Amino acid sequence: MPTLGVNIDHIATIRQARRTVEPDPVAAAVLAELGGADGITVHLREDRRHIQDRDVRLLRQTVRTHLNLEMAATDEMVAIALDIQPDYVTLVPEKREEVTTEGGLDIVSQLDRMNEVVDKLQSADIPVSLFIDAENAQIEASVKTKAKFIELHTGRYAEAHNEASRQNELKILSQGAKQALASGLRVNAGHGLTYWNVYPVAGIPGMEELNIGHTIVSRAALVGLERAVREMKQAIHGEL
Ligand SMILES: CC(=O)[C@@H](O)[C@H](O)COP(=O)(O)O
Ligand SMILES: NCC(=O)COP(=O)(O)O
Repeated sequence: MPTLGVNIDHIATIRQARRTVEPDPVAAAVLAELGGADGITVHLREDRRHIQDRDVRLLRQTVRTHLNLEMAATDEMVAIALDIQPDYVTLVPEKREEVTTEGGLDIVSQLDRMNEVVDKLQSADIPVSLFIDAENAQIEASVKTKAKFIELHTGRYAEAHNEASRQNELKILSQGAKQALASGLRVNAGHGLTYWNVYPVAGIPGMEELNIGHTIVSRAALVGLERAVREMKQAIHGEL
């Protein structure tokens, strides 16, 4: 079964709603780890709408599992990653006006830039994951970059309106994972996964880590973060 990377961005969203100091994502990471998180994920957006630079710096010192830094492939973010040295970086697409990450990175159309960024980070011993849709061409291009991982965007699966289209999206994810693994990539997945839809994705052969945030923070608001993380581990194992 895949490991669980807990995305704590939306702990910071609550804090930034008032531009205050609570709740602190650093404390949230400790509680997530006590609940069984295998890793902590944060997305340092260019507009700093939730996670702040200070959070990433402190998390680098306090996270006891591993720290996955999601970021756009910009020079500013590359410099921050090289300075902070997260355990791995996930390159994601970003639009200022979006509510959340819409779709995967287009590696095919930006291959030269992706090659450059992956090379810079991996030369500094920071493994790179590329957040992409499960499409043949994107997977083939990801292999060319020599990134160690891809993260399959599960948004379309999560948003499927009926069982037939959900099954179809699951098949696309499974085929993508199979193609990527056969090409030597390691495979993670995430976005929009919930307690109710995670189990089939967790069952995709070779799936290594699931990055899950919004649903865990939502449940945590009601039952506490440690319990919410513990229950997500149970959901991944089909025990909830
Ligand atoms: C790339 C990704 O899927 C995560 O960063 C997730 O979207 C949570 O952050 P946002 O809500 O800011 O998109
Ligand atoms: N990369 C996906 C992620 O980190 C969490 O996304 P979500 O569960 O908040 O939709």
